[in-house]
Amino acid sequence: MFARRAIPSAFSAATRVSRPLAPTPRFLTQMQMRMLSDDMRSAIDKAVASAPVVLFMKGTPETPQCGFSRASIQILGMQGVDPEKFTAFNVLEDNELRQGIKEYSEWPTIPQLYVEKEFVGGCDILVTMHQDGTLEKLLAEKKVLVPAQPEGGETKA
Ligand SMILES: N[C@@H](CCC(=O)N[C@@H](CS)C(=O)NCC(=O)O)C(=O)O
Ligand code: FES
Repeated sequence: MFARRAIPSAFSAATRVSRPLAPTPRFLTQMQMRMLSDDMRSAIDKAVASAPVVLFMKGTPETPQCGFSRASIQILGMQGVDPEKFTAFNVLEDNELRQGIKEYSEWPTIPQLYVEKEFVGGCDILVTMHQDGTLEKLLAEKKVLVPAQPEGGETKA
């Protein structure tokens, strides 16, 4: 399992924009109807690029708050993802992120996994990829797994 590490809080108050009260729908322009603000899009761009493996989840890796997020963390742990190459964002701490990431990824649910800034999928996809070997292949190709120990342990001098 992942070692305890700070969960970045990129979505601080500084990244949020205050919005005026929403107008009634018939007066909304196409621009206004877009839910994902430019500020949030660029905050998510940064989050996605903040580590080679990024999971948007409910709760933290140490204390997931939903079974789907827990299962995703367990899969990444079983795969041997290097904690140094992993970061998680807790969407329960920021409702704007929780909604924004869905629009950003065009994926309606949490968790969401990104590898090297590419959206991989949610929990069901991770389970399938874990079972059919494609997740291991992807993570190995991207060099995000803990390096294998040489067989036989340390050699004598
Ligand atoms: N089938 C989904 C399961 C995840 C899911 O259904 N997530 C729900 C419940 S945790 C969700 O994110 N709903 C929207 C929300 O809570 O904002 C997957 O493969 O990831
Ligand atoms: S929080 Fe209820 S299913 Fe995820």
